[in-house]
Amino acid sequence: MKIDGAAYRTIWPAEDGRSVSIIDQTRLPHDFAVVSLTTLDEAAHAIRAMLVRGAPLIGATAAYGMALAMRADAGDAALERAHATLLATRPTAINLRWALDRVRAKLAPLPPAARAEAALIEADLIADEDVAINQAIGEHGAALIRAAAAEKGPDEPVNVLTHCNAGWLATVDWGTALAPIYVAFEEGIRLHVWVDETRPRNQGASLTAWELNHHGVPHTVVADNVGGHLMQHGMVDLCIVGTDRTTAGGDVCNKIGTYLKALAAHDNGVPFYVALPSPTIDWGIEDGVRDIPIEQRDGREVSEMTGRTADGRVETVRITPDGSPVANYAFDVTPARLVTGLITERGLCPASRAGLLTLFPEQR
Ligand SMILES: CSC[C@H]1O[C@H](OP(=O)(O)O)[C@H](O)[C@@H]1O
Repeated sequence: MKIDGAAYRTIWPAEDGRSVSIIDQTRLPHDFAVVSLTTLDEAAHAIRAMLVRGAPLIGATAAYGMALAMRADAGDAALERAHATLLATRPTAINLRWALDRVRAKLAPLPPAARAEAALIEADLIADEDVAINQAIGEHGAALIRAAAAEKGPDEPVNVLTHCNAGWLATVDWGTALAPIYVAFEEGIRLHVWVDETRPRNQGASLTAWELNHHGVPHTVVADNVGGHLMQHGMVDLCIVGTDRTTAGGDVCNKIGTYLKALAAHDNGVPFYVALPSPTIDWGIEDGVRDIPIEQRDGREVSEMTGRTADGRVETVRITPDGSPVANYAFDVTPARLVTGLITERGLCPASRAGLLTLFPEQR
């Protein structure tokens, strides 16, 4: 996507393959900083500390992390250690394991001397495929916004609610849930986005709002608990969210709070769509509530807030009493029955195994 006229991806390798550059998303929206990763451990830290985040971008970063690891030591033990180190960074997004398994499968049969270059080639492929997948999701999802626009008056925008950040910052480029919004916006369709702030990491307030601001897309940041009220008052035409892991049965794991938004949408007859790149499908499980590991992160993400002071300093403050314990569940699972449809790179389908298999028959 463009930032002040300059085209960016969220991650890109140096010409010599010795480093990989990322946008440090922990510093947005107040500072735009590019960080260079040169080692396996730096790549692992970037994922664990959420300098990069979002299921597809986590996968791409892990793939490049394997390439950096192989430059240092390409032996069999080092290959396994790199896979294990990166896999341990975050448990929920399936793209992490998908990317690591794919790169390891490519490298294992090769002589160590060939592994660094092969890993870099595979990581580049994963990144380029992600961009193409997301562009296709954008095209397929834009049809939903076009259809909603046809029901509106000439001056009435289509109101889309989204949760967390499933924009280009969550992927290599284009995004998943925001891709249909970008495509529809570029076509000239009048639209407006309700942006859930998405406590506690505020990916909506800090990242989605930043993206939409830079792209000129009309939007309003709201507290997470506002969405149900908006839906009750006919102020949301459809919801589009991302996912970190969707089961073969159509259960959708996404940022904490998504399930509550889906319940409100269901109760108010608001269509609830999930943008789903195929690497985010976990074909090995059906029951998401039972089987998807839900990350629990440091409680300080809940008990503290970081922001910019009036005189421009970025400060962190505590918002809970010192003695209060804190729980920080990072994801929840929306059962397939609450999902209107899945927007994949191959088109839309119902949130079910049968629906997914119509688009991905090779998985039968
Ligand atoms: C397109 S994946 C976006 C997905 O990832 C986010 O989680 P996190 O920021 O913790 O990596 C969130 O669940 C988004 O919907």
